[in-house]
Amino acid sequence: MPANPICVAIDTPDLEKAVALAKTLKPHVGWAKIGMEFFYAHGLAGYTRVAETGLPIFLDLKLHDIPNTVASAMKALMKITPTPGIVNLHATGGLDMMKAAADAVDGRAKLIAVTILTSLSDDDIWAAGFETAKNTEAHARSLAELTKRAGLDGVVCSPHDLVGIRHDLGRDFLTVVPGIRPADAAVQDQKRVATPAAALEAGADILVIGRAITGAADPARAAQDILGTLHAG
Ligand SMILES: O=c1ccn([C@@H]2O[C@H](COP(=O)(O)O)[C@@H](O)[C@H]2O)c(=O)[nH]1
Repeated sequence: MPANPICVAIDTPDLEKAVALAKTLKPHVGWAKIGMEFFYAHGLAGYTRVAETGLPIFLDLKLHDIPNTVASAMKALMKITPTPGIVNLHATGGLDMMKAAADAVDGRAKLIAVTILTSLSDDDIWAAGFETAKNTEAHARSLAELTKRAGLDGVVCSPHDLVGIRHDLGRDFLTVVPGIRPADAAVQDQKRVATPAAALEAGADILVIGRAITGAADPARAAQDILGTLHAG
């Protein structure tokens, strides 16, 4: 696991921009995250271009389907070279789906589950049919517990959910945390967020940071500035 906890989310449909960002940011971040926006535009060829920069890759495709389909998709992802360091799915796909995926990955990458998206508030999840006796944090804790029971390595969760998840599942359970907003962040479009230092303090292993770095005039400087706030604490 890289010592630098920053995972830069390379969310762009522009192939050359993605490769340039990965090259520029390689000395300043621990991971690059490739998500749907880039992968649906450029597929495996695009993935390979970014991964060949040597940055460890979190391939964030958030699979969610029946166990057989997700397991087959994971088997296909495990044939990609270089192999992604982390792959994921949605915990709401259920215990059997997560177990089937874990069998398919078979330890070749860290497999983690998205609990409750950082863009969602309590009202949002209740409107979507989640049990109203439980808030986002309680649902995230239940889903994290299910994830561990299925044999996965960890979760994607909001910084708001970290303390409870750490309390329930211990220090060895991997927590990958988006919804990270430096104090002066220009973009404020997510609902359950924290600063990089606060998320790390609450127990995050990996901080997923997108536009606060990639949208900056000088992305390398932005990443360095964020790292500075972590070491200062
Ligand atoms: O709950 C989640 C799960 C994934 N994400 C992803 O993280 C990045 C965040 O980008 P920012 O620009 O820092 O908002 C993005 O790729 C999301 O798809 C998330 O934000 N929340």
